[in-house]
Amino acid sequence: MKHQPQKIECSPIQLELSQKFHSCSKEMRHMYSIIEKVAVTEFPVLVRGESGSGKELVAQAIHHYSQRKNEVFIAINCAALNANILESELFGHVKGAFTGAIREHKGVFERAAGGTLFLDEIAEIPLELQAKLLRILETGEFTPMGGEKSIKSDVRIITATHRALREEARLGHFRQDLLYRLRVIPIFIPPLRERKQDIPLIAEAILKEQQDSVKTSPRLTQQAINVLTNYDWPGNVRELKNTLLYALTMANGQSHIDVTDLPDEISHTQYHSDYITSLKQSPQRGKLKKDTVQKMLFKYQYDFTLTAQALGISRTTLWRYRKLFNLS
Ligand SMILES: Nc1ncnc2c1ncn2[C@@H]1O[C@H](COP(=O)(O)OP(=O)(O)OP(=O)(O)O)[C@@H](O)[C@H]1O
Repeated sequence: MKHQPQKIECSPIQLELSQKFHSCSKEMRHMYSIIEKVAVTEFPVLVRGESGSGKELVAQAIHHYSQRKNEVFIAINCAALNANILESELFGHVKGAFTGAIREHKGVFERAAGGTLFLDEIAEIPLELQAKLLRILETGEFTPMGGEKSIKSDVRIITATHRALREEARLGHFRQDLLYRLRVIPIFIPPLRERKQDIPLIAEAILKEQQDSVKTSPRLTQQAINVLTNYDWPGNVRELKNTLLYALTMANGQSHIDVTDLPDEISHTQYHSDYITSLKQSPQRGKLKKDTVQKMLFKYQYDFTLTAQALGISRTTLWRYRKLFNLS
């Protein structure tokens, strides 16, 4: 089934953003208008959204539409590095700053000069580094580890977190003064489960992206789309992407991706159980196709009890299907 984006009134930049994020939903359109307005300013932006919801894509989009677009964009995940390494990565160090600092190292605040610095998972930054970050925001200067001279910083800072930073500040985990400096322009990305209408378009776009590497471009069946739309996606678009890569592999060059190609935890959703119930209630409507029975047998490694359960039929009926389709 082809999903056409709805026609909406928006600026050329917002239209481009809707193509980048594969969404024209109301929630996302609001976000595009903020991105467009904030891109031309130098104000610090704080992006909030669950893991995998597209925070880095938002930061890249802001950079892309800013006057810094021809300069560097550097992304750092503050949760991935321990305090010492993070400090050196952010602010750099001079030779001999600590044991093992055998040569000078430039931090991202220096390397990103003229461009944009995206600090992901900012809530995870230790309190002592928060003080250094605050200094940059207040004075536009920083000092590398072990150094004496201040360096002028010319970076645009975009930060992101999946946490409620106000709550972190209330609990004393995050400096209140830094919070206000960073969230001059807050941007919220709604989780995928709150914009389920976006799922078919995003899924189609992800499959298209893979076209070259898998040399086929299978379409999702309506049933597979219904299952994807019914699932809540705690890992957001990243989880959807991984699910589709799994499904592409399972579909193994076929022209369609069906429910049976999806991972169990996704396919065993309410929709699937509704589908099974409808099969049970109306057996003639629920005539199974050879392909479906074959895939389920393969999926459950020829465990007939599990396969029959998953298909919502008895073991005897499964046996009849195997005979009918010649599936040994
Ligand atoms: N609207 C979208 N359309 C297509 N792909 C998307 C969309 N949003 C996110 N993605 C893809 O999903 C993956 C996760 O996105 P991204 O890294 O921007 O999320 P994040 O919120 O920064 O995640 P984390 O907080 O875990 O770092 C990336 O591969 C990205 O390209």
